[in-house]
Amino acid sequence: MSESKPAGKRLLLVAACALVDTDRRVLLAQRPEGKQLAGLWEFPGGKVEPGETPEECLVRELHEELGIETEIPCLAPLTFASHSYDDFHLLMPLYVCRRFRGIAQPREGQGLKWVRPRQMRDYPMPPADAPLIQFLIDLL
Ligand SMILES: Nc1nc2c([nH]c(=O)n2[C@H]2C[C@H](O)[C@@H](COP(=O)(O)OP(=O)(O)OP(=O)(O)O)O2)c(=O)[nH]1
Repeated sequence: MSESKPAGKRLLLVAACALVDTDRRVLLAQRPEGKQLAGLWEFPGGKVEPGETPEECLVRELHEELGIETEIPCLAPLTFASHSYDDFHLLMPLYVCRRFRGIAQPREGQGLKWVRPRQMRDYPMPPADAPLIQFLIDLL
């Protein structure tokens, strides 16, 4: 048998976090205008940079995007998204974080909203995120 190379899409690793407050609400951030999927509500997070673990990525992104401070042991894996977009395949682990310091600020001009999991379906989210909502409803 000859070796064949899959002609598929590139795999993009993005780490995402459900920040949970004392009222069991989850923070959603609205993707800014001009970006892909603009206007949709998403979990804070971003692309895992070379040499970085998903957990390190989230500690960095929560600080940069929101001014929230947390530590790796405060990030608990919940589930993941695996979704094909037109030009890449997204693999996105979703962590839950209940222990953090600071008040979330829209440091990148994004909209922010604390939302109860049962209300999350009222906020249009990227297609990759839809299957994740039920995990948060079950958890919280
Ligand atoms: N952070 C986050 N990204 C998500 C979610 N759902 C989803 O499909 N994505 C996608 C959107 C983007 O294609 C990718 C995240 O990339 P990103 O936020 O780091 O980068 P970006 O597209 O804003 O572009 P840039 O910062 O590199 O300019 O993952 C989600 O819930 N949270």
